[in-house]
Amino acid sequence: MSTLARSIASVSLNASRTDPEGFARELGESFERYGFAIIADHGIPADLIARAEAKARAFFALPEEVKRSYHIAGGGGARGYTPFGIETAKGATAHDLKEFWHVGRELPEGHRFAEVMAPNVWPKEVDSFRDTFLELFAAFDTAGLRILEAIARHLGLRPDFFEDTVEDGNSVLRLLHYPPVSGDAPGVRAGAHEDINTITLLLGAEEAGLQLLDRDGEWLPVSPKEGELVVNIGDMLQRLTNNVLKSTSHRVVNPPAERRGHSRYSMPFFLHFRPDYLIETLPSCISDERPNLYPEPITAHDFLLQRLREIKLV
Ligand SMILES: O=C(O)CCC(=O)C(=O)O
Ligand SMILES: [Fe+2]
Repeated sequence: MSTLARSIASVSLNASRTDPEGFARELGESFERYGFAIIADHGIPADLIARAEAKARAFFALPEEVKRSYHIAGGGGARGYTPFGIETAKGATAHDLKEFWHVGRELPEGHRFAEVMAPNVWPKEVDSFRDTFLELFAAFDTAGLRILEAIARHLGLRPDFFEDTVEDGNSVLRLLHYPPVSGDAPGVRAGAHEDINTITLLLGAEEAGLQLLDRDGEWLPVSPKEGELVVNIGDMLQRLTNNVLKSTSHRVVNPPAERRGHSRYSMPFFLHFRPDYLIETLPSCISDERPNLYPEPITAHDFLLQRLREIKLV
């Protein structure tokens, strides 16, 4: 089959209201086949996305020394700004060609997770940055819960199974900027990796470059249409489901010559379990043919720390 014929069909999140079982089946099939799905009407308003993109562009256009003043040394990139040249895919030698900003969940003072979920920082140079990204964070949270509900149905669990597992979870909204790429740049925009978290919701991947590693070993382009949401399974959900849902390797390759002069901006929302959630293989995902690959349960927070060390963020 040609690469083009094998592109991922997009599914409609509105259908999850009228036909929850049918939607769960379609979404589940896409996740089992690719580890990825593309969602058309995800409920995140187009004008909010446009505002957020404009704020991200404005921030990355600031002078280098201003951006660097929001880099929290030793903070593992969890909040604020991470400069170009730091994050390196697991096992890769060349660093990624990107800079990014992280927004975390706002917690009330004295919250039981405050020790492991750092407070946000906000750039004072960009107007309404905080309001815009807290609004987008909330919209991602809502869409994420609806997607998790469908995943629960697909797995034969109670539709609300994931609600408690992600409540006050350590989710992170990442604003990414991949600057223009020179012809002789070593490395790629983002080296092959798997996401650490539960599921990832990605906006702004219309500028070409995102690819997933298909099960036949071929790299397949992930090409959402304008405004569509890309969703993929992360390692934590892969572990919980004993690899029934696969966390698929993906990367962002450098653009063809005619697009090299352009930046690429994208906004992944890494939806996480709450830090004290114990990831323990679902009994329904264990059978004689599929023995438990992860007999040791681990909390979401310990799992995150293990993985951040591997990508040189802590
Ligand atoms: O920029 C993209 O399209 C994907 C980014 C990504 O995979 C990541 O940051 O984990
Ligand atoms: Fe990723």
